[in-house]
Amino acid sequence: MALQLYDSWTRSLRPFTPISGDTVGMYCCGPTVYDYAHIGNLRSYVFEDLLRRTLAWHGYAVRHVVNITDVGHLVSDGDDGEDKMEKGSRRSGESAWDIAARYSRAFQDDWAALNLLPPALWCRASEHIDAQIADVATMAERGYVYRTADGLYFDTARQPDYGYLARLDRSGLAAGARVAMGGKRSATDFALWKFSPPGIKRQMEWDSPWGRGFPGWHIECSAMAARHLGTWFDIHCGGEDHVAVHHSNEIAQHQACHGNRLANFWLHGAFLTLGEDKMSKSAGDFLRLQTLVDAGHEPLAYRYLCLTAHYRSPLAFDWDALAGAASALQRLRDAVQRWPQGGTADAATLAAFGAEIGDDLNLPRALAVAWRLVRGELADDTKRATLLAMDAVLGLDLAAWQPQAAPPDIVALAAARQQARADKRWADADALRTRIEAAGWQLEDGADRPRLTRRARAGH
Ligand SMILES: Nc1ncnc2c1ncn2[C@@H]1O[C@H](COP(=O)(O)OP(=O)(O)OP(=O)(O)O)[C@@H](O)[C@H]1O
Ligand SMILES: [Zn+2]
Repeated sequence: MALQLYDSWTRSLRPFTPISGDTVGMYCCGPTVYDYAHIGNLRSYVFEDLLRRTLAWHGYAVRHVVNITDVGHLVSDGDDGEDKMEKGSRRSGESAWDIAARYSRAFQDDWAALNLLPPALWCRASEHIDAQIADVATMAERGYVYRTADGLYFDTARQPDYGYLARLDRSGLAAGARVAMGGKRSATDFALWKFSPPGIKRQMEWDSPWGRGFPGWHIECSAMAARHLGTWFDIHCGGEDHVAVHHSNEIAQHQACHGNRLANFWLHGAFLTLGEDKMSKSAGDFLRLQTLVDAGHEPLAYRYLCLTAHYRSPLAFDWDALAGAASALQRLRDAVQRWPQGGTADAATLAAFGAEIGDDLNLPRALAVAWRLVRGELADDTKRATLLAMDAVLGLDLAAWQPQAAPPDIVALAAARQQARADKRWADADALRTRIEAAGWQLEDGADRPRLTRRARAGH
């Protein structure tokens, strides 16, 4: 079973094999925990979970490391402006540490609700200050670092292939640079260590050989990834917005310290968009997973929606599409409930499914294989076993789903409607059905008694 993945470094599909043995090291850039994650951020983590499950399908053990950025991510990529954590603290009046704890928990709750497999390790920037200082010291010894009034900066002019990941045109950039330069020598130079501003007590700050302060955002990821996965590991992931700055800078740092590009494969997920634009916290207009839940949708319906687009294609969020995903998910669950246990998975269908996911995680086509199975002619117990085997990758938790029993007030409405029908009070019966449906339940008249099922809600 072949697996090929699109590597942003070569900008091509490459056959995947682990660097050594059957274990894959995988590092994913995690959230900056100054606010709730939005469903755009979560799309990236769903993609990474699908990658992880696909690797497992191919028989690999995956060491999945995800960081939590709790210090050093500034509001601007130009290395000026406030730390997002300190800004969040000012906004809410809580300490930066309390904010980090609260939003980390909220993020991990979203993670579990989307049935994302728990990583082998969550690592926090604030708990790896020594590793970051050690890497900056190595870069300084090798002449990659200069000092300005507000911090230490990486000298990108020292690296002829700086920005290769983004195919950066450095000459064009220098001519057209409009970013705030501060004391920087070049627009592409970036902070490795920032000094605490004079006279202002930061909540998160540490001593370093260069003065009290805090690490830049990019150094946390290259330092923690190398520490937990080794200085040359298999796959590094993130959203596509990280290509130009964050990942280019991780690579620059790591190359200065260890002479390679950190990971053999670099994979990037495309955006979830809202209207024309990337869904973005910074832009203020964003939906949380809880927003979807408040509108009557399950988190797994959002997961299903993510499966319908290839991870390298943008996905435009749409409430009708989410409702469609919810009802498709429900049809799969109902099928699993209906079909008898005890069958054996169909090898040909699994091979077809495996070929699609092995082709750079083509989940839309893999889902089509699942639907051909559902509508096809195989025995029902075979279908059940096959679909559940595929769910190891789809992650829809189909085996665990149980129909929800209707609460007593809905059962009472259904009984009253039965009585109205028996009495031929048709208008009353219709009104009772409307009330049942408005409460989120669907009523089907069965042979003996009506069946109540939870409705996937349409629209917002
Ligand atoms: N609209 C989006 N669609 C898909 N992935 C996204 C989107 N926005 C951000 N990401 C990804 O989410 C992950 C977490 O990003 P991070 O927490 O740094 O976001 P942020 O910079 O705080 O938020 P924002 O970019 O919305 O202001 C990263 O991998 C990032 O690339
Ligand atoms: Zn990162």
